[in-house]
Amino acid sequence: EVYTALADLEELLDTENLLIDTLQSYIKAEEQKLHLLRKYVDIYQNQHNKAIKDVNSYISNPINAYTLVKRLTTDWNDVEELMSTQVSTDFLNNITYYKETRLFPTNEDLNGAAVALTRLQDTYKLDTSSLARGELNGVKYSAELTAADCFELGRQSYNNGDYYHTWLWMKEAEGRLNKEKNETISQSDILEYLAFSIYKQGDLSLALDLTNKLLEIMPTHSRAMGNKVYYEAELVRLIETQKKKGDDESEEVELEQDQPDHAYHNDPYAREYYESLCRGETNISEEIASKLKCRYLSNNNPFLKLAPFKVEEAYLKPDLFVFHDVMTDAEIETVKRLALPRLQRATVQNSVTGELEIAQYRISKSAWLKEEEHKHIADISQRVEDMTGLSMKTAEELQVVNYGIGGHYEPHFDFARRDELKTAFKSLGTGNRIATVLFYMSDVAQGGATVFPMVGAALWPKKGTAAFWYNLYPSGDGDTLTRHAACPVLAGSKWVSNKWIHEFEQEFRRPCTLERPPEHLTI
Ligand SMILES: O=C(O)CCC(=O)C(=O)O
Ligand SMILES: [Fe+2]
Repeated sequence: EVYTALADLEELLDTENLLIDTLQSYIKAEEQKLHLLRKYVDIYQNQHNKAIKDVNSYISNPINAYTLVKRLTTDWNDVEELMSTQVSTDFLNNITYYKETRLFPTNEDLNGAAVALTRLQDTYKLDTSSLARGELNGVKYSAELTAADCFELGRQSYNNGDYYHTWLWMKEAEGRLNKEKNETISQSDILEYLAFSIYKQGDLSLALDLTNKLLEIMPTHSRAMGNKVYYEAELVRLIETQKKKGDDESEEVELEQDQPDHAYHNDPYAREYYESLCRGETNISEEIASKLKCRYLSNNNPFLKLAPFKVEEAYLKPDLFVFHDVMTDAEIETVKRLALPRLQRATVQNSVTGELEIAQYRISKSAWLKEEEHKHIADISQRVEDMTGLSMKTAEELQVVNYGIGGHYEPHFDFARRDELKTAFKSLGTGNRIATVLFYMSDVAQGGATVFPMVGAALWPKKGTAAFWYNLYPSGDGDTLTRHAACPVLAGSKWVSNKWIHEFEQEFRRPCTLERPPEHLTI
């Protein structure tokens, strides 16, 4: 599929260009054919007009008699032949060839791109109308969506069983349709989806109203007729059960306790909290912020004394560091160039089977680069060693990641939990992932933060910087507070690369101690 990385989407524009050229040529060929047929019909019409002016004198002339017969035999055969030539065949063959040899999106891509849009809509609280106007958080990026575009988004949501977004997008389609001079979709199609999605959300009477509206436009719409009967019967049943219930417990009024709006702020596992971090709404506490420092780091390395690293503390417990200017533009270009042809849909490890599989909660494409491939890759590895003081002997290769539309990676740990350790990293034989260095290789126009919901920290991508943290306690226990996520990319192409450092070989660099996490945080 192509929607999972922006880098692949670029190639779709080349595909589209070929299709446009083919369609232009096909139209020209059809026009030539029609032009020729028009010539024939003009000649026929001309001759015919002459003939019927004086039928007798026309056919009594042997030359006319001959040409009449000829027109209706050989000449007419030519016309028929021309009419039956399939101008489109060659062009369709070309298109089939492109489909086999070029990058082409599939229905899965269409669905993925639609789901991505609805994910962005939810995470960043974007209202449907602004999105349809091509606006993201008040910035106008693209052309407006037509009623048919909105309808398709609704239809995709419907196919995914997501009736909430079906309703939103079908309402938008209806609104857009009312303003369209050249209507791109029919109102009856929209009404059918509106009725069904609101029924699924439990509003029977509105579903019935909408179905009646549909039947006003199309009185013989058979599905609508069937649904009307069903909704009416359901409504009667509902009213009766409510009446019965009302008689039974007339005095008992149950008040549902509303969850206060801010409840999720106390719950680091709540999706709403994660999303608020992605929106940049929640900040770390003043108390912690006041303790964070910036400093120059040389790790006692004489070379680094001249050009020490600029390190910023982004959080304490767990320590999150941001290193500035640790990847050059030239290195970034090399990394992207080498990775581009090898990008594959990122996988996640199934914690039960240990198998790698694709998942909706991780949408990106990635590739692995070896130090031997290019001096720049080896330089990056050496730099990670200098930055962290940890050995690269057991580190994984550089993982390069590109995110697509709405691309994200939901909250996860980089280390393997105790029960996963049996399968994860086993083949590497280098122990668990002790630390992560995450290089940001692009700025991201909107969205795409790396957030840590357990502690409320958010890191915003900046080209050339890198985040660093320990995933494990010195005892080897995983640090649950390092749970983190890549927020959906709202605008722009996000490139990062991961260097995962492993436990073995670090014995003298980060000696193992008895410091263990508090009991409630061990996993
Ligand atoms: O892209 C990011 O911001 C984080 C990526 C990440 O956490 C990962 O690849 O494990
Ligand atoms: Fe991660």
